[in-house]
Amino acid sequence: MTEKPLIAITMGDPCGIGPEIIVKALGNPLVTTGCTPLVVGDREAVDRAVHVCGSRLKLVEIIEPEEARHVPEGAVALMPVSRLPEGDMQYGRPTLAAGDAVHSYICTAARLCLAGRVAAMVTAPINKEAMNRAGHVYHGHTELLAELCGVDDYVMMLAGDVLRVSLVTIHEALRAVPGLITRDRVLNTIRVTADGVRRLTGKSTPRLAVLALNPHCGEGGMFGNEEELAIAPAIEAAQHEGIDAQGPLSADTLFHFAQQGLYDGVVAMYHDQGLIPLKMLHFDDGVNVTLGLPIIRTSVDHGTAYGLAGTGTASEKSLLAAIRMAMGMAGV
Ligand SMILES: NC(=O)c1ccc[n+]([C@@H]2O[C@H](COP(=O)([O-])OP(=O)(O)OC[C@H]3O[C@@H](n4cnc5c(N)ncnc54)[C@H](O)[C@@H]3O)[C@@H](O)[C@H]2O)c1
Ligand SMILES: N[C@H](C(=O)O)[C@H](O)COP(=O)(O)O
Repeated sequence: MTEKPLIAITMGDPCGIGPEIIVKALGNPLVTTGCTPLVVGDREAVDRAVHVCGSRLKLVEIIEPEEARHVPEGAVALMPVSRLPEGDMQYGRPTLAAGDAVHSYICTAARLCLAGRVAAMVTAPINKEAMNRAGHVYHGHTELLAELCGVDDYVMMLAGDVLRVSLVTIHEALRAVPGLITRDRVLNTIRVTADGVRRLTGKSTPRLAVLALNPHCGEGGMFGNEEELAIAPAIEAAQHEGIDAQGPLSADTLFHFAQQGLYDGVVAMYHDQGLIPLKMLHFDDGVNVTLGLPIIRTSVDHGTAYGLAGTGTASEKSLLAAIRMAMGMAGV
């Protein structure tokens, strides 16, 4: 019998809902029948979440990831990467030490993936500001993981079973976006998206919609010319490479058609253009997947939800979907 894949789950911000959604998700037998999970985080934070959620989850501390395969039936392995005092784990109040710890969970899991010691990593939400204040200057997991993996051509995609949306620009001030819409950046996003969607759907030539940046595709230059200068030339180049990319298409109407299943993926120009429709449809089951990495990384589609931290009420559904996608990508 083949062994179940080892999947590292990073705990995310100890002051947010990460530990609680992990505890709830790991109580679901679908997870433990499909993989051997391994939580990378802080024992005290997860113990507190077990209590808050009224869970009966048993944790076993391990040092080497392979030990996760040998924890007793019904228990889950935890690799303690930090031991934060209570003062650094207050709900909604991340400290520098918490921001630093979060960075170490991500780096530990990524290195285990790169060394082939775990099959995939799934990440719980972090507070990007807290990680940055602690001196780890990254816009989010995505950029940190790209650097750890030595990759330049990476793409953030959020995916549900109806819509899959990837982003040409990710966490950028809206005023900076137009300057970042270049032919090369759009072409690269289309290429990486086509590969990623191929892998996720099994379709050899997935159909991609590429959005315009400006209202009504710029209206012949009246409302902007990024379509003419960058987006259309990138689509043309992608088509020459055999990629089925259509566009530029007006973002205001495209999602109406995309949600009917006309496209396997949508390439959006900026964060909220793509993620508002995605989260409207898929907040519960959406997964954030980083395409273009040599490792498998999936994540929840939501943040630290400080208002819910400590209540045990946050939904674990997106985390379950992220674990399921990681298992699928790892071949389960
Ligand atoms: N993957 C990640 O690490 C990730 C993703 C998104 C946001 N963030 C970070 O999270 C922080 C807060 O961001 P935000 O307020 O924009 O988004 P958020 O997702 O934390 O919260 C938005 C709304 O959704 C609700 N919500 C979020 N997760 C939920 C869940 N599992 N169950 C039920 N309701 C849930 C919250 O209560 C809130 O009303 C920021 O620092 C942001 O950078 C991290
Ligand atoms: N843009 C993502 C979302 O809205 O869910 C997110 O903030 C996560 O980013 P990283 O995966 O890079 O941390």
